[in-house]
Amino acid sequence: MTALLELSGVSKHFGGMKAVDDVSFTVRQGAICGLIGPNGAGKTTVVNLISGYLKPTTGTIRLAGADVADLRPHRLAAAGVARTYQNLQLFEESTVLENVLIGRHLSFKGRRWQMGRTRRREEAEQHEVARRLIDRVGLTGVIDADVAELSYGMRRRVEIARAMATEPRLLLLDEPTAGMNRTESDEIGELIRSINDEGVTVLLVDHNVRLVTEVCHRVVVLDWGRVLTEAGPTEVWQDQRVKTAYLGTHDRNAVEAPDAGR
Ligand SMILES: Nc1ncnc2c1ncn2[C@@H]1O[C@H](COP(=O)(O)OP(=O)(O)OP(=O)(O)O)[C@@H](O)[C@H]1O
Repeated sequence: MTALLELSGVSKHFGGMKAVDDVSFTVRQGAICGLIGPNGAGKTTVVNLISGYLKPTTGTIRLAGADVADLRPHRLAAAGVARTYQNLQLFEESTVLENVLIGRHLSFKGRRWQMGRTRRREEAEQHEVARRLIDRVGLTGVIDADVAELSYGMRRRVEIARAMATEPRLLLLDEPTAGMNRTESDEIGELIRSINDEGVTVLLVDHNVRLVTEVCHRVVVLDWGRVLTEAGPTEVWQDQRVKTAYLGTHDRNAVEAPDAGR
């Protein structure tokens, strides 16, 4: 197994609060790994740590063997880590195309002083890549619409297209199906699979049991900031500790039963 991402003894404390507490897990190159747990378990904090938005209090984070725990988000993006956000972070008054082109910005870097025809050709190429991605996430019909005009589900797709525009090797998806109906979330599942088929490793945070079970190769469960268990996508729901964590003191909407939402 070749590990693309390795967290080792990672903790994040906010004052006296241990949001993430001695977390270790590995994501295999080419895998889709689920990161699940009840509300407040520490999932988004882990995503923030991996993507450089937070620095660990202790522990190491390795990407393809290199220690990246101290890198800032733009350096991590350049190293191949892209993400979406639980609370959408889009430029609402810009078009879908413009939002995705922002993701292409990294590719422009270092070439921005080119002039004339070369530059125009490069810009045309960037537009073409962005258009293909927008097509891929099913938003061709609204490519020139302002994001503010789009439905919530469509905005989530814009975020995925923008993340993919950076040509990541690791894609972190923070609740990509939040607020979606079953058909929409199934489509996102298909999209995640097709992205993974192209060789992009995925870390998927989601409360949707069906999605996690169907697309993930491996699932890491967090509870109270710690790794509760790690297992295959079907067996994980059979684990009594996982059921207790979800059905106990935390959010009951997340998981009612192993096949909830099917
Ligand atoms: N910046 C912060 N300052 C203080 N506490 C924080 C901060 N960020 C997160 N926390 C706390 O850390 C804990 C873990 O939060 P986190 O958002 O990572 O959980 P989560 O598993 O993503 O939850 P959800 O499923 O509700 O999104 C929570 O108790 C949260 O209140």
